[in-house]
Amino acid sequence: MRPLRDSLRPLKSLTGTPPLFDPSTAPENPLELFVEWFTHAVEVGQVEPHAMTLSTVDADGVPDARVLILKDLTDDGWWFASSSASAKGVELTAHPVAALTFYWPTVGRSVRVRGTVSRGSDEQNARDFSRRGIGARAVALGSPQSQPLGSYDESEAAIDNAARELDAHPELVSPTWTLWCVRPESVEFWQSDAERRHQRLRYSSQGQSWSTTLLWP
Ligand SMILES: Cc1cc2nc3c(=O)[nH]c(=O)nc-3n(C[C@H](O)[C@H](O)[C@H](O)COP(=O)(O)O)c2cc1C
Repeated sequence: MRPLRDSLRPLKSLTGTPPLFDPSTAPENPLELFVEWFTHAVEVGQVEPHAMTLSTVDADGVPDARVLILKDLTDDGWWFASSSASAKGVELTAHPVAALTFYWPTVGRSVRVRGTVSRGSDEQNARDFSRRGIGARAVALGSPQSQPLGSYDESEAAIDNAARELDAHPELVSPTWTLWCVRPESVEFWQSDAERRHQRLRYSSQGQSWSTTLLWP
């Protein structure tokens, strides 16, 4: 295989325009700062600012990661949804801890969240499932996510079948559809700088309050 090095070298990184960030005036609660940064990313047109990497650990302690969509941010933490029977679902059931990583290139900002994970109630999960479009519900109902798939004929048939079931019984809810919430233990805000003097501000949970630390870039 030809090394990728020559194609990689001319590529630029951190080409966005970072806004001013003064950690000394940052709010006491990292959730508030997340909302500020997220809202700003949306305003400047960051594509898919709600896409985030969810990192988990498997039964052998080996990390696993994939991209998911952020579904909500509440006082409890960052919410996402998926199948409890998926690889991530199995990993989270065994080790209810996770990390989330956001990167917003337009503004040269990244946020990292680490914490413990809890599941939504049956009622919350069912409500979230019911709010999905019929296509997304049929896929969730008809597909054992993360299991080996023999062929696309197999998946088409299973999803079509699930769509017919939903047509006949619109109240059907996938028994594996699950909301999870990452309750933060630490949240780090990273802001790029053209001279590579990047800024890092880490919040650490102290129970009811937060302590903050600047970190070397
Ligand atoms: C932008 C983007 C958004 C995604 N959003 C979700 C999501 O909200 N829920 C989900 O289960 N999978 C989502 N996926 C698919 C996951 O990345 C992953 O392939 C899937 O959840 C299976 O992961 P697992 O085998 O580690 O459980 C998304 C993928 C991308 C690229």
